[in-house]
Amino acid sequence: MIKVGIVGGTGYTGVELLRLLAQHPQARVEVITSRSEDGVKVADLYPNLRGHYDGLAFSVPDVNRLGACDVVFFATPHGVAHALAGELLATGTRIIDLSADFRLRDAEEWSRWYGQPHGAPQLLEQAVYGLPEVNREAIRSARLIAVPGCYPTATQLGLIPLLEAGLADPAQLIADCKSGVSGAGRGASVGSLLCEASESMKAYAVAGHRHLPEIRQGLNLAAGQPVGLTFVPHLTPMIRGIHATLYASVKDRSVDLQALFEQRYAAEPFVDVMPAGSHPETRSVKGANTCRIAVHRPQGGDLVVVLSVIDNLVKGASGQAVQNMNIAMGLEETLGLSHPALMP
Ligand SMILES: NC(=O)C1=CN([C@@H]2O[C@H](COP(=O)(O)OP(=O)(O)OC[C@H]3O[C@@H](n4cnc5c(N)ncnc54)[C@H](OP(=O)(O)O)[C@@H]3O)[C@@H](O)[C@H]2O)C=CC1
Ligand SMILES: CC(=O)N[C@@H](CCC(=O)OP(=O)(O)O)C(=O)O
Repeated sequence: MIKVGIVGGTGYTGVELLRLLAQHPQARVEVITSRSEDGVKVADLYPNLRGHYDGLAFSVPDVNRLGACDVVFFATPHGVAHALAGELLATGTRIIDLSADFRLRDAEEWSRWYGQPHGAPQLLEQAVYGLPEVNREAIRSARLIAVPGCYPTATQLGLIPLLEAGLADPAQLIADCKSGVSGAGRGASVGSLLCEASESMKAYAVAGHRHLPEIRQGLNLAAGQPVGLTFVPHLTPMIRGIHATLYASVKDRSVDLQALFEQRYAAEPFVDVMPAGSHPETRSVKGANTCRIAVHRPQGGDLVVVLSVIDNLVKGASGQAVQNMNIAMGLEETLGLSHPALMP
């Protein structure tokens, strides 16, 4: 049985880890931290977990207790993993970080986008970007895994097949993405209030969102050259879900794009290439670790439109984190993750 610790257990991704790990046959949560709910039983704060974590209570982060775990997930704001990762790695614990602390290869670029100095640049060399569909082999032996962000997961999975095949013009890529409100986390903020976020939709961070460098880093690798990307996130009145509408110019009209996507993801347990002409809905992936993708070439022209949907809290965060744990611990990759989506 794998001993698991979770730092940041009261947030949306922390509790989603608890929901997923409750069904995992090879993992047991031993430590779950919260500074604000110290001593409170998990099932008292989250009654949906009653019967699964009896006896487990939140406690303040303690490196000795966390260091006794085989795997520690960080479901915390940026900067927290920077502060604790070095000490934990030294105890032999594997770290799976859901925050952005180790996603960017370049510490200076991280500082520019996150507005604070990088707290652990010396660890970047050993950090592995945890997108299994691209990095599976490196994840197998990784001790520090940076789980991709929600927008970056949906966008990279949608565009990578075109870029790897050298078909899309790398200079002109557009990612028009919509997120549910849970993407902003559980902390109180005016933008997340029911009166503000329901029955309304808006774009934000058009001038530059911190996921832009992360998506660009992944697409540059797929294309083998620097890409030009416009990324516009939107907040939409739903709780969970990312819908990415992706645009790329593909001049070669002889290529069967449906076959290209199907072949690229044929062996991937969590990417579903839908039949030609499909329009995937976010509710079809709600609660599931699945990315559903459809590829279109409207009117047979040069502009290709890829639709990519995920649940931001599952394939966009906690599910992908468990997928990484399975790979890194030598388990079956789908263990504890094969449940279907929760249609409303
Ligand atoms: N929500 C989403 O869809 C996604 C989120 N992420 C990333 O995952 C991480 C967690 O996100 P989310 O669950 O939404 O965040 P929340 O704001 O919902 O929760 C944050 C958690 O971290 C704890 N925490 C806050 N500050 C500290 C600290 N200094 N030291 C230790 N614990 C702390 C909080 O508990 P307490 O204050 O009680 O200690 C809380 O449990 C973030 O980095 C986020 O960007 C990534 C992909 C998608
Ligand atoms: C709707 C919403 O606010 N989404 C968040 C992104 C999700 C997230 O948690 O960011 P990381 O992946 O970098 O950890 C945002 O735009 O800041």
